[in-house]
Amino acid sequence: MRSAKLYQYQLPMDSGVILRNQRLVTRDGWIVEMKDGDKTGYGEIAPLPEFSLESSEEAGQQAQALLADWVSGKALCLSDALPSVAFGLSMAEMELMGMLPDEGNYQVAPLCSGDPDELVVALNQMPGEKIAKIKVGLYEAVRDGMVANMFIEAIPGLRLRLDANRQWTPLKARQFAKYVAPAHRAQIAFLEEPCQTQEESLAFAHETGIDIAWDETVRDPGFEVKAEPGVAAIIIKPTLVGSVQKCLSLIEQAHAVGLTAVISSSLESSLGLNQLARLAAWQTPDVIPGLDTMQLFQMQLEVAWPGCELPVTPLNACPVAWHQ
Ligand SMILES: O=C(O)CCC(=O)C1=CC=C[C@@H](O)[C@@H]1C(=O)O
Ligand SMILES: [Mg+2]
Repeated sequence: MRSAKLYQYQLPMDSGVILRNQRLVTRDGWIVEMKDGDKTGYGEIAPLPEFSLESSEEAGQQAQALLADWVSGKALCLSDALPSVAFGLSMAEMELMGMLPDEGNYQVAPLCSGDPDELVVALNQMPGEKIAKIKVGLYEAVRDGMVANMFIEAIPGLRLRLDANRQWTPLKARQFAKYVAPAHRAQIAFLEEPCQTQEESLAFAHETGIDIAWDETVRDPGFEVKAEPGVAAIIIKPTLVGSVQKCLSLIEQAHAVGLTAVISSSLESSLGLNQLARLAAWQTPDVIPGLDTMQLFQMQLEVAWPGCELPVTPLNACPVAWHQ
C-alpha cells in the first residue's frame, strides 16, 4: 500500500544572502514523503532562484503528477522530470528502499563570501585537512588575488577552493593571478568557472598554472565529462543536475577520467543538506563536500545539521499541500 505527501516549506534566510541579482529573503520548497508499507523515504524539491530554470510552483505541480502515478502502482519515471523534482523524488525513493547509507560526511569546506577574518577563525578551528571556499569575482580582481594570497601565506597547508561564477573577463582573471605568487598557486585546489566561456577558462588555467573546476558548465547542454589539461574537478549540485542516478553517473565518469567530483549544496534546507552529506560520504568519501550553507539560514528543518545551533522547525509544522 503506497501513499505520498508534499509538505510546503518556507525558511527565513540570513539578511545578506544574495544570489546573482537577487536577495534571497526566504528559501521556499517542498518536502516529499513517500510511504510503501512500513517503509518511508523523504526528499527535498527546492529550485534555487537565479540558478534553477524551473519555479517552485512548477516543480510542485510536476511532483504531484509523478507521485500520483507512483501511488497508483506505477514505477517512478524521472527521465523527463525537472532537475529539482528528479533529485527530490529519486532521493526519497532511495531512502525508502534503504539504499542511502546513514553515515554522512559533515566535514565541509568553510564558505567565505564576506569577511575574511571569520574564515581565519573557522580554519584555525578545523581539524585535519584545511580546506576553504572563497567567493571571488564580487569585488576587484586584484583584491581577490591579494585575499587568496594572504590566506595561503597565513595558514600553512591550506587548500583553497575559489569560485568566480564566470564573473571575470580574461583580463580580470589575469589581474587576479598576478597577485597570487606562482609558488602558492598549487595550493589553490581549483578555481570554479573563472571566465564566461570554457575556452577562456581553459586558457586561464593554461597561462597561470591554476587548476579550474566546472560547476555551471556541468549543467550546460551537451556537457561531457572529460579530462582536459588544467581541469581538476567537477562540482555536482544535485538539485540543479537531476536524479541521484544522474549524479552517480557523473561521479563515476569523473572518477574514470581522473577528475575529482565534489558534491555541493544548492542551499537546501537542513533536511536536504543532511542527505547530501550522506550521498557525499557514500560516493565521494575522500573529498570534502561543498555543504557549508546552513550559516546562510535562520532556521533548520526537521533534521538538525551537526553542530548547527539554529532552531529546528519540525516537518509537521509545515502545511501539507497535497497527499494521496
Ligand atoms: O559549493 C559550496 O561550497 C557551497 C555552495 C555554493 O557555493 C553555491 C551554491 C549555490 C549557488 C551559489 O551561491 C554557490 C556557487 O556558485 O557554487
Ligand atoms: Mg560554483
